[in-house]
Amino acid sequence: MKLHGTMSVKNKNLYIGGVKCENVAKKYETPLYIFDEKLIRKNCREYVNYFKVKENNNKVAYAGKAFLPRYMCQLIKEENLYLDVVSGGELYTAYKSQFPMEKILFHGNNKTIDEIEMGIKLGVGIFVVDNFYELDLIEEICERYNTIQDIYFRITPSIEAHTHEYIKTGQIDSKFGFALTNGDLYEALEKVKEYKNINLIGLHAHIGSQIFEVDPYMDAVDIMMNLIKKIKENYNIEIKEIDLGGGIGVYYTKHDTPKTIKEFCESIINRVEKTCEKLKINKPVLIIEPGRSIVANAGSTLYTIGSIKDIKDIRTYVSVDGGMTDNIRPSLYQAGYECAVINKIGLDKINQVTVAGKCCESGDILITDTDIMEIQSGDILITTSTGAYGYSMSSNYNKIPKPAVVFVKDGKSKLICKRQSYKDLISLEL
Ligand SMILES: Cc1ncc(COP(=O)(O)O)c(C=O)c1O
Ligand SMILES: N[C@@H](CCCC[NH3+])C(=O)O
Repeated sequence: MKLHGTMSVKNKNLYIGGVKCENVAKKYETPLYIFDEKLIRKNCREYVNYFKVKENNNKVAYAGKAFLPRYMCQLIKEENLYLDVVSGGELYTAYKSQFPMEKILFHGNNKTIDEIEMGIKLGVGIFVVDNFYELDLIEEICERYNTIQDIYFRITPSIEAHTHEYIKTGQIDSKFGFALTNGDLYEALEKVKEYKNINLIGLHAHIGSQIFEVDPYMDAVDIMMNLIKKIKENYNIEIKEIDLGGGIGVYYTKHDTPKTIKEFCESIINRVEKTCEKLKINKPVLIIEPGRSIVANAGSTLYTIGSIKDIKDIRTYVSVDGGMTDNIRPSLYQAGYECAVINKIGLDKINQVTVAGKCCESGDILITDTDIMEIQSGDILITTSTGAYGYSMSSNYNKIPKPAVVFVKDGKSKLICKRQSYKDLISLEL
């Protein structure tokens, strides 16, 4: 198991943020999400530094869908990032965390009338407009509130990135954005020229998630830069900002070979500079929206091992007290994870097991066929790199309460989300 961030091992015991995992598990019980605050802040700072936020006024917007308790909003604010929200719920969370509304980018392919109204009333910085329906609604609602809204257009750049089918978004057959190939974007540009309450300042493209290559981003840069030139020439609209979305891949298992944040940022910035020179256009402000690459490796999940079922010559199932309710990614995307027993780190991996969840689904498998040290019921198992799209995609299937979330730093732990109780589970029922 790869050690991320501040993880360290003393006498076979795993520590994160200077805190012994065994003690955290005892104090808060399992299943439990545990986050390395230093690593999250380090990732934020690397983005701010290598994406030239200070020198070039570029912007890094954390994609809240990856993990967005109020504590994260505050952290993101402290680290001077913008925030990408994708629903009224995420916007509300940011608002209740005193996150500056002008630093919000509001995404979504089907924002409801209520969500659009909420965003306009709260004064969000940018609406990333996805379609004609939304464009018309924003104009109408802004007129009612006598205000002007800055927007980007989300475009579908027809780029196929190599990632799981479910998390590709840049290809032409996509529910997101205005297509370039069928003229939709040009029709939207005609509309926006007529509209009095909309100020188009940027273009956005997001090609997918968990992407390791930089080439599709280079293609996206080229497409966007050429569009800036074309839009200026044909519509006399100055596109000042270009948002390249998120999607930067991370390490989950030894099969993953991600680029560093530095490599990614530098490739994008260099390409933009070269393309601008070639096309003789002004350098736009650049935005990126990393989610996974800020929080994935900083989060882990602690589980208690219960039943161990050995089917001779076939498989050993090791069941834990969580599963697809706290980590849907293996069932949804066949995502891989690493694991270990937190007080036996470094011991020889003598068994091959399959780690199963406790849900009433055969597909509730967290890790298939992983090598592991000697285990027994009652051991605490850690799965690493569960920080992105773990808690945020968690559910109450089988009426299983959501785990608590703890942040650790400098030898201290802090509870940031309480564990759900059985009472919470029925609290909305009449
Ligand atoms: C528009 C947009 N921006 C940013 C992200 C964040 O992506 P990731 O978590 O892969 O960095 C996503 C999710 O894929 C997205 O849809
Ligand atoms: N939720 C997905 C990624 C989709 C990101 C949002 N566009 C994952 O866990 O990998």
